[in-house]
Amino acid sequence: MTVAPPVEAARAKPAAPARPGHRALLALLRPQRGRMAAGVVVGLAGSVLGLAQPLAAKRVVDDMGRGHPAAGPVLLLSLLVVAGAVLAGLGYYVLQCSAESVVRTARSRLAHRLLRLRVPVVENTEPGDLIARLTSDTTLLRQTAPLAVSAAVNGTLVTVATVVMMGLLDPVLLCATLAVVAFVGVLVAVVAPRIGRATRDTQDAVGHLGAALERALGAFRTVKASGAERQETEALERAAELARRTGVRAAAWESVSATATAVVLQICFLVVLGLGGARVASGATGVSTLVAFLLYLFALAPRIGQVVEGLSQFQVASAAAARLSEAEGLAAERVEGAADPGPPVAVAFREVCFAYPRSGARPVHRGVSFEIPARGLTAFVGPSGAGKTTLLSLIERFYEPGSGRVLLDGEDVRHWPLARLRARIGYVEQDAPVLAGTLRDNLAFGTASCAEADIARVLRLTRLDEVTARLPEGLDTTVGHRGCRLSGGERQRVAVARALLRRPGLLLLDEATSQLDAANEAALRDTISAAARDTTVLVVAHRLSTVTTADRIVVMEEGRVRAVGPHRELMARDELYASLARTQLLKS
Ligand SMILES: Nc1ncnc2c1ncn2[C@@H]1O[C@H](COP(=O)(O)OP(=O)(O)OP(=O)(O)O)[C@@H](O)[C@H]1O
Repeated sequence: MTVAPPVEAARAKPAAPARPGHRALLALLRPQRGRMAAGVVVGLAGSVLGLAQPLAAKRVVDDMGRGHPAAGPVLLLSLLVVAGAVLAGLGYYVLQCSAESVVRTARSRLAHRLLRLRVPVVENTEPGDLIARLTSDTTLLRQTAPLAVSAAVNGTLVTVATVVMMGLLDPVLLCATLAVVAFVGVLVAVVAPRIGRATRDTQDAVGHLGAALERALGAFRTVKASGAERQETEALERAAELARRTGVRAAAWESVSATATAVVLQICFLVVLGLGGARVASGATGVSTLVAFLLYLFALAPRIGQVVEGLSQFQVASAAAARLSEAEGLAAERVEGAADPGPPVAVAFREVCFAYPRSGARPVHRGVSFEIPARGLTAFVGPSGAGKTTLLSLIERFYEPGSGRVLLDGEDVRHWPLARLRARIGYVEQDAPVLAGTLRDNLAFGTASCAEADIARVLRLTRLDEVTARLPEGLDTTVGHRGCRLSGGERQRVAVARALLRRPGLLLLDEATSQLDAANEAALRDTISAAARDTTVLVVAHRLSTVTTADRIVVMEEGRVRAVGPHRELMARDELYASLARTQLLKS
């Protein structure tokens, strides 16, 4: 048997430290660098045509001043305007397309990661926040990344080119312009990081908002029955208010930078107009040169604005990229690889000690040991909190023991490839959730292909055939959140049917019959007993009535195995078991 790659340690914090925002953003953009470069180059070509426009305008003014016909220069100017606009639009479109691809890749990578996160990581994270990262952060990335890129490259290059052209026209007037550019540079250096921080806080607050909503919708009936709508609304409002406050902070810094840039450029325009007028009057420069210079200045103002806006957007996109990188760094499992169900599995625990992370190291298991042969029905009973469900989590390797070993077929579960391990197991969890989709989807969930006859067989075994016959579209009826509601007992039977359909070598049932009526419980008990003839079945049970016929019963107390044996034997020799049986009015 091959040794599985080690599962990364359970952490709520990322497994790898998240990259700084700008590095995370560049890493996301890198695969699209070719397309982005094409977009930038096309946009740049449009800008170059834009740069030629003042010169063409100068030519028009000069020709008209000299009384020459200006039709040719006017036509050239018109062509430059139209071609420049078309190329700028095309460049923007190409950049947007590449941004969509960047976001698509980021979303699929994150989705891939999120569904492979380790159970303890998800239990210590707000699902709503993870959802916000996949939806709102990636959307933010799409909205801001192309702007940031085009500003960084196109805006900067065109600004430099414009400045050069202005220097060629009139170096004195250029000095006034450069003072402005320098001031805007200082402004950006001060303000941009603040925009980044405020955006990060806003996105975190949006994550909290998602988490608060997820909490309320996850227990919607309880919220209503407890009259807690107001309390939960307040939690949502607090998160919304936090998002507003941090959003306003980001907006304030963005408007400081935009307003200051606009004002400074206006001042610059007035200075150039005054100084330029004086230079024209003194004969140091010509009117057409001043017109061309002013046209460049007009063109420069939005370029500088674009660079400033782009750098702000770069901060925003970096904040979103940092949150994506953080989520991608969360500890995940490697569950790739095809795996098939196999023969019945023997299970053994050897001196297993375990404490949940974040439970203050309070041990749940304190040296649990038992041996269960392949095939047969084994029940785990004991007081609430004794650690019965946790046994199943350790077998599925949702968690790993602090010490001791969990063995399947004599092999430590840590050495089983996860996909292979879980393919051998059918697991019915306590809450028996139904997924949104048809009943057929729910039954075949996680099973690559299953024949109609197999589905019919498990429906019969779990007595779901009667339920299916009542549903409007039979197996193809939508169940779950937006479809037909199934009762608790029906949900449990669907979960058992799903597990049986996998033909597992090991069937783990956690309180799988707790919500069934007496007739269905007895029927399912027979089904489980029949399954136990061909496979290993472990059942966690509260009601001893459901397990008295088990091949062996493991009695647990305070994280230890207290006794193991069949019902009659335990009645005679284990006080705790006998007292549990007495409280449940069982007869030996
Ligand atoms: N995900 C978790 N994180 C932290 N503590 C947990 C977690 N799940 C269970 N516990 C704690 O571990 C202890 C054992 O829980 P477990 O569910 O294994 O007991 P159990 O015997 O199955 O109880 P019950 O019969 O009530 O279902 C309990 O004190 C419980 O609070």
